[in-house]
Amino acid sequence: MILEVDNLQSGYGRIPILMGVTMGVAEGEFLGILGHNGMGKTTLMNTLMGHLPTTGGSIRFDGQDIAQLPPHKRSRAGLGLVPQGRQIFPDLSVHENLRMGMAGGSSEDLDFLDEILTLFPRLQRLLDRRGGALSGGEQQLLALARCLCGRPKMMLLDEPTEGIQPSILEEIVDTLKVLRTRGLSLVLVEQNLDFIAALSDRVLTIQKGVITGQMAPEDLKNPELVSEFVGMTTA
Ligand SMILES: Nc1ncnc2c1ncn2[C@@H]1O[C@H](COP(=O)(O)OP(=O)(O)OP(=O)(O)O)[C@@H](O)[C@H]1O
Repeated sequence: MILEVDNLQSGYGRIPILMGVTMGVAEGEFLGILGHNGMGKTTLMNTLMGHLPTTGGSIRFDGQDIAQLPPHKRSRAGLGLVPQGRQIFPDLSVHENLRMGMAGGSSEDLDFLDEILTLFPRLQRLLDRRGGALSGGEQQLLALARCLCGRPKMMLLDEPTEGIQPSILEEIVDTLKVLRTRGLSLVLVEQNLDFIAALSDRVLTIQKGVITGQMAPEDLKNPELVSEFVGMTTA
């Protein structure tokens, strides 16, 4: 297991949101977590990355206890977050946004950036464009590429489909599938059933800050099963 989360708790001030999340991710696995709005998906991602403090339980990543480490140390350990809403720098160019994701500006780093860009032909054509002038889908591709600049072993991907056209969604699915063949591990939180089914090896469901079940991706076609675990019938 590259990630082992045991009885994880966190929240905002005194408001508890994660009520004891337990889950594991194998090296190279793509794990999907399906849940409705407000069920704790973003809270889980931000707690795993260290943007929210862990108030109980443990997080082991790549053999190390990271639950009390600050975000930059988790990032150095190989964890990368692509946040909900993308958080692109709107006034910086695509190229500058990508440089912000790199540890430094050495020639080795720039070669690595070129290597990453081979996976994102659409971004190659937009390198000089302002981040804020990109479409939602293009911004999502940029956020993925920027995360990869930090050389993560595992990517945490928070609701990438939000506000994105279907044509770019397919491109994102294809890009992530290539990354899987290169050994990346992924935790994807989503409410889009098709997207999560297309990418996940295994799907957990989350309701009110607890994991309520586990489903195979093909089970997501069964509305009754989805409704039972997630409390919703449509994406
Ligand atoms: N900064 C905050 N302060 C207080 N409560 C918050 C804060 N952010 C989120 N919450 C609450 O925490 C709960 C979980 O929110 P979270 O954003 O993790 O859900 P989510 O599953 O990611 O849903 P969404 O898709 O709407 O982001 C919700 O009840 C939400 O209102």
